[in-house]
This record gives sequence, structure tokens and C-alpha cells, in this order.
Amino acid sequence: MPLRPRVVEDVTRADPTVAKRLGELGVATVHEAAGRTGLMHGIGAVTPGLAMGGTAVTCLNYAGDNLMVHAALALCEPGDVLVVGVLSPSSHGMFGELLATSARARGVRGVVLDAGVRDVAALRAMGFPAWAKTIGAAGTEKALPGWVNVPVSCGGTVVFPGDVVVGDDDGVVVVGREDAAEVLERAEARVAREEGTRARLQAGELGLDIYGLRERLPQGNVGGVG
Ligand SMILES: O=C([O-])CC(=O)C(=O)O
Ligand SMILES: [Mg+2]
Repeated sequence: MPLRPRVVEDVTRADPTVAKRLGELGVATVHEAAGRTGLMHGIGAVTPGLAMGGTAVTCLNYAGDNLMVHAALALCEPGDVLVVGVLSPSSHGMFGELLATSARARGVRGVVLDAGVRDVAALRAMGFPAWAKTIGAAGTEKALPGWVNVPVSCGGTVVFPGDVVVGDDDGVVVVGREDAAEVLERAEARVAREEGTRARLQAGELGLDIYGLRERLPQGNVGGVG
């Protein structure tokens, strides 16, 4: 018996203001603020220089078939990020410039694929933010019903519909919907702390005092030769 397809239309989304701000703070800061969790592995920026923060609409597809990418896009709202999972490894070009045209018209902030992407030159020319496992021109069928807005695996992490997805040149990080506000608070505090560190570095300070190193060295290990 084939697996039972499922399309969930209602998504409880993270606060859009929080998602947008996390996008501005960037992947490294958000990952740190989230206790070094949520980072996708093996997913890279296809459109360098573009960043985003938004709420996940997810889909799960059979390898070589992107029917559910089209279905998921139809349920996207402004501020969403389309997250594309596959049931088995795929390097097919599951998303390209036509889908990006549709995504942009719906106010989608970007796409993240645990598979391939194609029409890369066009995506770059459009400035449509995309992250993927690989670039792959191989075409996809539009035949097999799968899943929309179920939890999906992408880049070795799980993404629930409505979670916050942040992407930039460093990669992609996911923050659980329920944790987003707290992670934002910690991320802002971290940025403020780094301002102080930056000012001290610019002033040429720190040296052996960096991160309290001097105090952590055994007595006698810092000082003159011999
Ligand atoms: O046609 C597809 O399914 C993928 C693609 O190339 C596009 O979106 O332009
Ligand atoms: Mg195309």
C-alpha cells in the first residue's frame, strides 16, 4: 500500500517580527544564541550575499518528483520560507526560476532544499534567496502526491511548519517556534556584548587577557623567559 499523502493547510507561525529580526542578526549569532543548535549541515547558499529570516512552510517529496513543492507554494503567505525535504537522497533540480517567480509573487522570503536547485543564474539575477544541498539540472516529475506542512528533515535537522528559518552566506539555522522569542533576546544580548569586544579589539586591547586566559593559566606560566 502506498504511503498516505497529507496536506495540512493551517500553520501556527512564529511571530513574524521575531523571524525577520533573527534574519537580520544572521546565522552564526542565532545558532550561538540557540545554544549551538539547529544548524543545517551540507546546505549552502546558492545566491551569495542574500539573507533571510521567515517562518517555515514545509514539504516532503519523493526523490525526482517536486509536485509537493508546487502544492506547498500554494499555501505560502508573505514572510514564509519554503523548506523542501525528500524521502530519499536526491540531487534533482527540484526548484528553479519558474517556482521562484511564483514564490516571489506570494511574498516568500526564500527556499531551502535538502536536494538540488537549478536555473541558478536566473535565481541570482532575480535576487531570490536559495540554499540547497547541490546544484542539479536534472528535471523532476510532477506525479507523486506527498506531504505538506509535516515535520521534515532538512540538512540533518528537523523543521516543523511555523518554525523560524534563518539563512545567509554562512548557511541555514532553524529555531523552534516556541523558542524564537527567547533566542532573539539572547541573540540581541550577544550582539551587544560583541560590540564591546569589537571596540576593545579595535583599541588593540586584550592580548593574553582575552577570554580570561591569563587567570586560567597556572601561576608562573606567564611572564619573563625562563
Ligand atoms: O520546473 C520545475 O519544476 C523546476 C524548475 O526548473 C523551475 O521552477 O523553473
Ligand atoms: Mg526552470
